[in-house]
Amino acid sequence: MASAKATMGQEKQDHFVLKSGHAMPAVGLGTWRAGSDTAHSVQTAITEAGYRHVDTAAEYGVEKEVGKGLRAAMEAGIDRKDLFVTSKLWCTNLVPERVRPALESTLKDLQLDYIDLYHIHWPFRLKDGAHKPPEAGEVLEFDMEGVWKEMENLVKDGLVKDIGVCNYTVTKLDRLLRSAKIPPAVCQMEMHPGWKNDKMFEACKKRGIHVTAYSPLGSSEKNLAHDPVVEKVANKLNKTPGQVLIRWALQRGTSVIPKSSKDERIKENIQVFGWEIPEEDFKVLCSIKDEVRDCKYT
Ligand SMILES: NC(=O)C1=CN([C@@H]2O[C@H](COP(=O)(O)OP(=O)(O)OC[C@H]3O[C@@H](n4cnc5c(N)ncnc54)[C@H](OP(=O)(O)O)[C@@H]3O)[C@@H](O)[C@H]2O)C=CC1
Ligand SMILES: O=C[C@H](O)[C@@H](O)[C@@H](O)[C@H](O)C(=O)O
Repeated sequence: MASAKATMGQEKQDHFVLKSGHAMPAVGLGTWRAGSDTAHSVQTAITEAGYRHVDTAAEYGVEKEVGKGLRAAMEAGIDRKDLFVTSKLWCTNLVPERVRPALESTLKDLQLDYIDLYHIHWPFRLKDGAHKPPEAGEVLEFDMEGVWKEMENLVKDGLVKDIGVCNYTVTKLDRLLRSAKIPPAVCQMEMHPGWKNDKMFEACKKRGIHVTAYSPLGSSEKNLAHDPVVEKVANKLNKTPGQVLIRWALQRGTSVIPKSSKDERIKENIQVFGWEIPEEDFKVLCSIKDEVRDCKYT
């Protein structure tokens, strides 16, 4: 990781340099289910805690709020070129003719004229108005190659700096790589000690694709901040469980996008630089058993 200059008096934030040469700040603010205070959270994260990376998506329904937070941060003196903003193309728009209009709608809501990283959110196309989870006949044929070509055109036209995928499998990634002229710069996937995603992580490393860990705290449903193993390591290091989980992701070599709607936690979650989890404790965290899941979308 390249270390960037200190940000607004905050401790140094590390960066990952993507294949394109663009630098991605190692820790980003997640915004899924961020709620009505999203604009405040984004502004606070950037102007008070030193975040320079925000992760969002059209599907989250908060892009207008994220845009207000970004606007406020830039009006407070943060330069757009120092920000890294990620969004995602939703499943109902996974047809070539909908890619650009979907991105243009995202840019309008974010009040930006480009974003730094645009992901395919999930590798399956949904019918408009599909149920969650989708019912029979609502998962449609996905022209991955045609959609990706349109994503590449967004890069060529300067509307997006890098393109990536989320929730891909090795099989789907290799299908994409067979036709891509611009390979995915980033693969974003669920990653925490209870779901290490080792197979996909190794595959991305072998293919030179950076990995961003989402749900690094186990999300709200499986919050690992209360896991006794995590708590024990946190106590030993005099850090919070949240900081240990985020630092664990960084030490694995991924960027990480913890979400919080609480100002104190937003600040806490980025205080993960300038210290290490010792190897023996890192291994203890890695020994936490992966959940057993039947992965439907492979
Ligand atoms: N590409 C994809 O398909 C997906 C992408 N993502 C992205 O990843 C981001 C993060 O993942 P997400 O699933 O939101 O969950 P996280 O793993 O980031 O956990 C968020 C939950 O943990 C709580 N929390 C936050 N900080 C702390 C802390 N320091 N100690 C204890 N609890 C804490 C939050 O509560 P509170 O807000 O009250 O602090 C919230 O309930 C998302 O917001 C989204 O941007 C997530 C899922 C899928
Ligand atoms: O990005 C976070 C998640 O992927 C989320 O976007 C999806 O789970 C979506 O809300 C759904 O309900 O299918």
